[in-house]
Amino acid sequence: MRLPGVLLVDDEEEIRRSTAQSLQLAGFDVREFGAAETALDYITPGFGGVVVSDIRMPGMDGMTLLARIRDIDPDVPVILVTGHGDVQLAVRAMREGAYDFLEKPFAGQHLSDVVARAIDRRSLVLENRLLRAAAGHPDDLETRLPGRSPAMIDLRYRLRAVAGTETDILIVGETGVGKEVVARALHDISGRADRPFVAINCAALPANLIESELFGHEAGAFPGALRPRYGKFEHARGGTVLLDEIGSMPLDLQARLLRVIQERVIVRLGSNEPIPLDVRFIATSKVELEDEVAADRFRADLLYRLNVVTLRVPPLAARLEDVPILFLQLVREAAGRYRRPMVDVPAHVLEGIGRRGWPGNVRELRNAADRYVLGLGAESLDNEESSERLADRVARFERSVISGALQAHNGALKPVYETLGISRKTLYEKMQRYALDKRDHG
Ligand SMILES: Nc1ncnc2c1ncn2[C@@H]1O[C@H](COP(=O)(O)OP(=O)(O)OP(=O)(O)O)[C@@H](O)[C@H]1O
Repeated sequence: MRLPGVLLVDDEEEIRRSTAQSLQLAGFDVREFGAAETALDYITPGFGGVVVSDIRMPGMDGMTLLARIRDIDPDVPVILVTGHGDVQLAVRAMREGAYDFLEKPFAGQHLSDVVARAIDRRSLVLENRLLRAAAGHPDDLETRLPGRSPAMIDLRYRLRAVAGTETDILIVGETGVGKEVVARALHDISGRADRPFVAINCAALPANLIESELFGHEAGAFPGALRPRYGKFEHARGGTVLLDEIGSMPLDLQARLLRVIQERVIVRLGSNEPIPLDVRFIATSKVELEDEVAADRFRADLLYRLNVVTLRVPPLAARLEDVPILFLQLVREAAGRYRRPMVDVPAHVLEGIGRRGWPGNVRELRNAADRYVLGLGAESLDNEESSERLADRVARFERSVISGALQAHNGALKPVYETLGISRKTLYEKMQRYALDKRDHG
């Protein structure tokens, strides 16, 4: 097996030959140079190998070579070889950024070990660079929200259109579709990008602390309030507040929030003084808030303030064509996170993945990507049979039944939910989940 390149620089031909041989025996692809100047021609910013060079040479010496290489790409590993007992020089070399140094005479095995480590390190650096490049510019929506399905193209278009405006926004979608990711992307491409993004999980707010958490308090507002404290709203000034799971917010708090949204002022606990609040609100919900209003769990007036612009993030089941590209991106991210090399995902695995239903949406897909990168359960993705799990088959069957019924009734909903024995709401949910549109069946 040929491993990636080692550029070996030494003016003494005999030593160079024998060093090259021992590296070649260890499987490395070695290129020899009698002078540092010529080796330098091979160094480019993305150079994939490592350099082993003697320090003391006529013409350009090893230390100068090191400095020149670092000018081109500071992360190329350079291993310098010093004479016996040349400790001072070795120390200087390390201080100036050499990857390692070897003292003559050295064992071939020792050199191979150092070179192997240096090459691993170089691959990691280059992979991370690729990952960073792939993560793209923060305003590169297509990298952050990948997908070529019409639904995703439309979502990105709408995001760009509303980002520059000041309207509050409601983001609706099933659990795990990436509502928070969309909210952050929206903040990052908005004029508020360099101001804070403060996420508040409305489902997890501790009832007794809610008010001071959100609105802050003055000193002495309640026992234990020794100093005045900013609430989350004030922390977000100039930026964006994400109200995650707004449907779970208690009704009394909804009333206070409505006032904040309408009047753009907050009043800290223990104070009467309104403080102007410049934030944009983005709320998310996995339930249809209209249904919550109908069930008296959500204030209609708050809904009308929030849903001026509603963005819907489609479930994965409605955009299965996006699954392979998303999976590849998640695998890349996972490889970066776990500091693993990027693994290849064979086409048949991608196809299998694209046939599943993914009821847990991107969150479930992300877990699958993590497991894939870690080598856990990759075989379950590999296996044709299990890639058509029962849940997925049921989902496909369900979709075809509903689609057939819509067809039979020319897109009229009432006869469909009545004959199928489900509620209107359930039918709506399933149509959204399976991307069925009654207009396509009329
Ligand atoms: N486009 C994407 N690219 C990469 N990761 C994503 C993407 N969309 C979602 N994710 C990941 O999927 C997981 C779920 O995303 P997120 O928390 O935004 O979903 P959500 O819709 O807000 O879910 P919930 O309603 O359950 O809170 C997160 O780990 C997130 O990082």
